[in-house]
Amino acid sequence: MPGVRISVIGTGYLGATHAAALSGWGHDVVGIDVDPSRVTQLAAGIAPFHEPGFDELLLEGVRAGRLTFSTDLSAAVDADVHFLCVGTPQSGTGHGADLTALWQAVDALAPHLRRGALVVGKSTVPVGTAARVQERLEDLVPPRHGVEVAWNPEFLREAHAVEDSLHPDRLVLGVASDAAETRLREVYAPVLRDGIPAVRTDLQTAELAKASANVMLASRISLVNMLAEVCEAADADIERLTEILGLDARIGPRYLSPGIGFGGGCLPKDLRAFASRATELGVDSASELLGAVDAVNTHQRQRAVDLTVRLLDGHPHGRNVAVLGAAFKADSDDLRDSPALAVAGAVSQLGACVRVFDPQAGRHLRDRVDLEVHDSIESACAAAEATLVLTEWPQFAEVDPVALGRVVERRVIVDGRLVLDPTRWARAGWRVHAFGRGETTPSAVSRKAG
Ligand SMILES: NC(=O)c1ccc[n+]([C@@H]2O[C@H](COP(=O)([O-])OP(=O)(O)OC[C@H]3O[C@@H](n4cnc5c(N)ncnc54)[C@H](O)[C@@H]3O)[C@@H](O)[C@H]2O)c1
Ligand SMILES: O=c1ccn([C@@H]2O[C@H](COP(=O)(O)OP(=O)(O)O[C@H]3O[C@H](CO)[C@@H](O)[C@H](O)[C@H]3O)[C@@H](O)[C@H]2O)c(=O)[nH]1
Repeated sequence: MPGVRISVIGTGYLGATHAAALSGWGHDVVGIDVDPSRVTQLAAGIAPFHEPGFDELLLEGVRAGRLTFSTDLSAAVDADVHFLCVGTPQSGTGHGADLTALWQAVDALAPHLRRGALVVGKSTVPVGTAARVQERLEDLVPPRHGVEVAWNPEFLREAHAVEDSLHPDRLVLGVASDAAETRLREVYAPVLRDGIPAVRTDLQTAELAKASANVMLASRISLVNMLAEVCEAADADIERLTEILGLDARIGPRYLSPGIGFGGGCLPKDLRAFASRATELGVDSASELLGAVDAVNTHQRQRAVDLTVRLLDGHPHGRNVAVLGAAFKADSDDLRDSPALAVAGAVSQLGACVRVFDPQAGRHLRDRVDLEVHDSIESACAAAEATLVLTEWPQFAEVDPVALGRVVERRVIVDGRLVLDPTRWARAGWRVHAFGRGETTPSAVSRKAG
């Protein structure tokens, strides 16, 4: 079967990955973005961000001539399916989503839509947006063109974007007609052949399916962080507790890691946008519940800052603090709403000299005047009086605590992501403060061993 001609509008983390996956399935894809440097990079087959497996997939599509990029929407004129993948950040004035980029993309696309084109929303939007996009296109495009809107939200996780795009858990086909469903099934034929469930629904349920998943994920993390705090207060063991909880088939073991909380370009803003939209719809319970989820999440960042200050005997000013990890999660260079970066910035605000190392995100921090960016763990930790592990990069777990102990001024470490083995570090003379585990000291470990 010949591939479908597709345009992908917005080539950020979502759009670029989606475009590359579509071309890998044999479709002819043009990626459109308003950012010329991004387009130049992608067209040259160079990944603009760190995402495992993306470089190869991009290069393969570009070399095969199935994947092109442009800043000019007229390049989308031959496409039968258009995916809207532009950003929908939190509005600067409130908690709702800022849909400016979406409306700009819709308005710019309208003159290039051919007869029977399908416009498919993939961005995360407040419920009701798809219907507004359909209305807007009916105003801009002659009715005889029969342009239709569908919503097909994306559930990929950064750091697993390629894997999640190629092998999703499920597809959500929010459509208003059989023709739109058939077209989407054609686009996703390779995935559907693998037996991935595809749920057909209306536009508004499709929009909500995405926002609701993120709301549930965010709530789960705040719940587990609340439990971690109770564990610390009660001298209980959060890791055994989550292991036990995870064995309940209704709860499951995944997505139960405590720490300094969730961040990134999705969960925090989607949680707030959902609550804001629910309030508009007259559902007040959403903002009550999700406001608490948000507050518990922010509280984790503050807890990390307070703990650091306490470990510096209440005097952070002029003290050296090493921060390991800046990205919002491991295997990503994304700094959007990163808990690690927020903690680093707040500790620096208190007058500490904060030295950051991140394996991928460090290069995006060079213009931060409040942070010293280092190229290695050892250099960031030189003469540190407190070391904070704030992103769950696996290499942090591999660090030799004996060797690092020779570099720092004081062997005091905060494990904000539960990646370190506290006994190993305490044996090497470190005081380890882990979220949910409390403090492990060298003397406690030697008492236990004795
Ligand atoms: N990042 C993820 O993991 C992920 C996963 C699922 C869903 N989403 C959702 O996907 C959407 C995009 O997220 P992202 O992380 O890729 O954002 P991003 O900021 O990385 O990318 C957005 C891109 O859109 C471009 N853009 C803005 N206005 C445009 C216009 N008028 N025409 C063409 N391009 C335009 C920007 O230049 C940018 O490259 C959001 O709604 C997000 O919530 C993101
Ligand atoms: O048990 C956990 C799991 C995650 N996190 C944190 O939560 C944040 C988000 O992590 P994750 O969900 O893995 O990454 P995202 O790439 O933000 O993916 C979320 O947001 C995307 C954009 O909407 C969705 O597509 C995904 O399904 C959804 O998981 C990160 O700061 C993680 O460190 C925890 O603290 N504990």
